[in-house]
Amino acid sequence: MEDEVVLLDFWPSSFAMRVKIALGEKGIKYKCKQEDLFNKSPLLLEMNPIHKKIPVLIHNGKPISESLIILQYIDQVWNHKSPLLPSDPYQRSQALFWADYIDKKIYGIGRRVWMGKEDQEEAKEELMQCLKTLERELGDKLYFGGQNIGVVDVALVPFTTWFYSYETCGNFSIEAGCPKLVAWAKRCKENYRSVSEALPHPIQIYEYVMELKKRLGLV
Ligand SMILES: N[C@@H](CCC(=O)N[C@@H](CSO)C(=O)NCC(=O)O)C(=O)O
Repeated sequence: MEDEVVLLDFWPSSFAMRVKIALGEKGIKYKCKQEDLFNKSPLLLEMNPIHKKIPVLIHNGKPISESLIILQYIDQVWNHKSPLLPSDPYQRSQALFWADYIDKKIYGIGRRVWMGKEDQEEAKEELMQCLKTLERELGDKLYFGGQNIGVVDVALVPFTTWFYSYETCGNFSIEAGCPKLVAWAKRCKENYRSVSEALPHPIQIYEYVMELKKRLGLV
């Protein structure tokens, strides 16, 4: 019996984009169901009753939540190609450290940048510090995973579709401070169809952000 794979999605979500990249790398066919986060479906509430968040991967009726956990699940279940995590335990621990660092930092700080409240300047500073730390970790490697993309690349590259929104809302340039990181993002998109197909255009994200700011009464 063929696997039934469903992704509960919200197209601007960097967390959901991670799962799309992983499924693309593994060549897995799946159905995408868009969620309205202001009016969550009974399926989402049933499949992720604890966090009630997307993404949720539903594999043959069984739900997996939390994007980094979903990535590890995908890597283990479809282990025939394109490994995302190193098999060496220490290398794996280091990759998961950086994926966790990205989770702890980028989304929350980036939100403070595009919302443009009184802490925006501080948030811009923090964002640049985090991106510079990641740029140092990348060093002279092609990808965080070395010669090919790995879990850290998959965890971070979706957020680069939000860079234009951060820069425009915050009136600053990420490329000026992190040229190597911007070049890495371009490399990921140019060399991996799984990445270019999973990431919306930055202008689409910006239009969504402006709609959301209106809805939140921020403009
Ligand atoms: N740690 C989780 C975060 C998912 C998340 O925040 N999902 C958001 C959409 S993306 O901004 C979400 O579902 N929000 C709905 C809500 O907060 O009610 C993961 O990695 O999967």
